[in-house]
Formats: sequence, structure tokens, C-alpha cells
Amino acid sequence: MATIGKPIECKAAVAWGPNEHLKIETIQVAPPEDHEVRIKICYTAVCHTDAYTLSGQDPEGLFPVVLGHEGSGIVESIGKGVTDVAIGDHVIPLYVPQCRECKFCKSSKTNLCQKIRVSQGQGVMPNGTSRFTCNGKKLFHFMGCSTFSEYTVVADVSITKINKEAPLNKVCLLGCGVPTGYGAALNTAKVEKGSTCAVWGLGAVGLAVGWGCKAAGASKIIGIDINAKKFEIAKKFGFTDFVNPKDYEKPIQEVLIELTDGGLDFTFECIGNVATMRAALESCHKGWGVSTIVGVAGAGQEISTRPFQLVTGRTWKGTAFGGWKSRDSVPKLVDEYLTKKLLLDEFVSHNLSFNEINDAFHLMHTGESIRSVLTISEV
Ligand SMILES: NC(=O)c1ccc[n+]([C@@H]2O[C@H](COP(=O)([O-])OP(=O)(O)OC[C@H]3O[C@@H](n4cnc5c(N)ncnc54)[C@H](O)[C@@H]3O)[C@@H](O)[C@H]2O)c1
Ligand SMILES: N[C@@H](CCC(=O)N[C@@H](CSCO)C(=O)NCC(=O)O)C(=O)O
Ligand SMILES: [Zn+2]
Ligand SMILES: [Zn+2]
Repeated sequence: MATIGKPIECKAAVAWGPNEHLKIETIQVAPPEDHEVRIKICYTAVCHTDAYTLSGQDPEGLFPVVLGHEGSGIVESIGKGVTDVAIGDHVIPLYVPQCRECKFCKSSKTNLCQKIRVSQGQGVMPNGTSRFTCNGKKLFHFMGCSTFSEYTVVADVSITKINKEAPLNKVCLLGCGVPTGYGAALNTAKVEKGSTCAVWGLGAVGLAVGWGCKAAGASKIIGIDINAKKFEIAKKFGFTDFVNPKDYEKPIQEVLIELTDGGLDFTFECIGNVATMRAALESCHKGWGVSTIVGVAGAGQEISTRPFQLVTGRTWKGTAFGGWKSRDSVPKLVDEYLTKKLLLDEFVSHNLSFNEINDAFHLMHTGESIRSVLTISEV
């Protein structure tokens, strides 16, 4: 291929500063170095975490940056030492890598590979440099993925090859929101058959939690949102009951404890709001209720509750990427989608062009979208 070993000039949506609209720019993407892979991105969705970092609330947020971490694409070229993917493979970039060598990868207790976590948080490749420039200025990478670009470069531990039969405009969602919610229920909380569950926030992440609770055989799955338009949509994902906190004067935990004879077996916070994190914990049943934090809270925010809540048997947990060991699990989730065990199409509320990327952020902020999928390059 003519581009191998050479920089590629292409379009990317650049975030020049916090709260600024993304700007479609011509950028240069350097060739992959050792243990790196250059990908032609075909589709990307927008996750709330992209908006969170763009808002300036992310303590690790750096600018100028190429955001995006829910994408799919095709390998354009590989650096020395790359063995697991080849040119032409269909792939999903992974913001939680899996090196299979570090202490975290070797433990069955976590999916949080730490091999490249420091450089990833610094917005650079593992060797400390960026592959992106725009008019001679360095751009930062984001979450090891940077999918808001026609081409990106990722570490070889941050990518997985998937079945070529899978539609890339749907399986891009397996880069973040859907596995996160589905795994929060199945891997982190380990929802039990017949249990009662409640989910705060019915965006893609919360809806995927509902699907995971249903898969685990929960008997009641309550969806909680201040946007009542989400309730009808949520029925498709297994939710059985709905509560809008705006309809009540008293604290929502009191409402839920009354509705569920003492509280829920499992609760999930999928908003990123420390007040709802507290409500979710305090809505758990005394003695055994488990609350899982999925939402990402802004810089400086802290959670609180009376320690008595934990003394009396409630457990507070958290999850990143739903606890999935990424390279092992994402190809299996693709197969679950292809065999119709896992929903993906139902999460796609809008299909937009790359030029409409700022509209995708607007649709998320106004609560009109579940996931907007942007076409970056035709397959
Ligand atoms: N832990 C992880 O690995 C992980 C992965 C993906 C996303 N996230 C985080 O999960 C959260 C959800 O992401 P998303 O993409 O689904 O977001 P989203 O914006 O699509 O959905 C959020 C939902 O929360 C609702 N909401 C907002 N404030 C509320 C309140 N006070 N009470 C009840 N409902 C409220 C909104 O109406 C909306 O339906 C974000 O914080 C995101 O950063 C975490
Ligand atoms: N950078 C932030 C934290 C952001 C955060 O918590 N990210 C989640 C994924 S959100 C995906 O949409 C995550 O995986 N965290 C684990 C990790 O980043 O290692 C901060 O500094 O507070
Ligand atoms: Zn995300
Ligand atoms: Zn590792």
C-alpha cells in the first residue's frame, strides 16, 4: 500500500480547548512505530465521556486533542513487533488495554491493565510521543484511541481483531458504552437471578446495564431518569418499571425503599453525579444490597454517605469498561451481537456524517440521542 511507512494527511475533529466546538482540520498522522498499529477509522460513536473531557472537567484532560474512543476500523499498517493484527483486519480500538503480562492482566480480579496507563493519561503513545500534528503543532491522543479522525495510531495492546462479518457501523459501540453497562451488571455486580435492580441514567450505558440485568434473570429492573422520554425506549432493554425523581418531593431513596420492600438488591449509577451515586447506594437493601458506580464524576467531586450504610451491609463498587478483559472479550461480544444475544442496533438513535460531529454532542446534551454513530470513512 502506498501509505505504508509514510505520514498520512487526513481529516480529524480537533478539540482546541475546553468547551470549544470541535473543528474539522487537516492533520498529519505519522506511521506506527514499534508495537503500534495505524487504523483507518470507519465509524465512531460519541460517549458522554468525550463530552466530559471536552467540558474541561476531566483532571486528565489535555488540549489540543483528538477525542473519541468508541470506534471501529480497518488496519492500514503495523509497526515492528505487532503480531496479533494484520493489514486489512477489522478492529476495535480499546481504551482499557490488555497486555496479558502485567500484574493486573495476570489477576482474574480486574481488567485494568496498567502497562501503558501512564502514557495514555498523558495523551501520548507508550514511547512518550504523539503521532498527530496539525499545522506543525502536536495534538494529544485520547484514552489511547482518538477515534475522531480518519486515521489513528494505537498501541498493539489496545486493539482487537473482530469478525469481518460484523457491521462496523454497529460494533463500534463495543468500544465503550454497551460493554461497560452490560459488564457492570454481569461482571462487576454479578446480578443474581430473581433479584431487584435499579439503574440511574438511561443513556447507552444505563440501558446496557438493563440488558445485562435482564440477561442475568433479574425479576424487576427499575429505570430512573429525569428525562421521561427515555422510559419508552428503555422497555426494549428489559426495564420493567420507571421512576422520575422530579415526580417526588421526598428523597428518591425513600421512594425506592418503600416501593421495593426495604430496598434493591443491585443499583447502578450511570450519570456521573455524586448526589445520585449516594442515592443509589442508600436505595440498596440493608444487609446485602450492592451499588455499582459507572458514571464518571467531574474533577474535585467526592462521594459521601453515612458509614452506617456500609456497616449495615451495603457494598459500594465501581467499574471501568464493565470489568471485561478487553482483547479477550470484545471479539466474543461481537459474536454475541451476531447471534442476537446482545443488542446493538437499538442503541443507535442517529447516523450522522463526520462534519456533523458537533450536532452529535448537542443531541447528547439535549437528551435526544442514545448513541449517534458518525461515518468517518466508507468501509
Ligand atoms: N465507567 C466506565 O467505564 C464508563 C464507560 C462509559 C461511560 N461512562 C460514564 O457513564 C455515564 C453515562 O454515559 P452515557 O454515555 O450513557 O451518558 P448519556 O448522557 O447518554 O446518559 C445520561 C443519562 O442520565 C440522565 N440524567 C442526567 N442527570 C440525571 C439525574 N440527576 N437523575 C436522573 N437521571 C439523570 C440523562 O437524562 C441521560 O438519560 C457518564 O458519566 C459517562 O462518562 C463510564
Ligand atoms: N480521566 C478521569 C477518569 C475518567 C474515567 O474514569 N474513565 C473511565 C472510562 S470512561 C469511558 O467512557 C475509566 O476507564 N477509568 C479507568 C482508567 O482511566 O484507568 C480522571 O482522571 O478522573
Ligand atoms: Zn466511553
Ligand atoms: Zn496488562
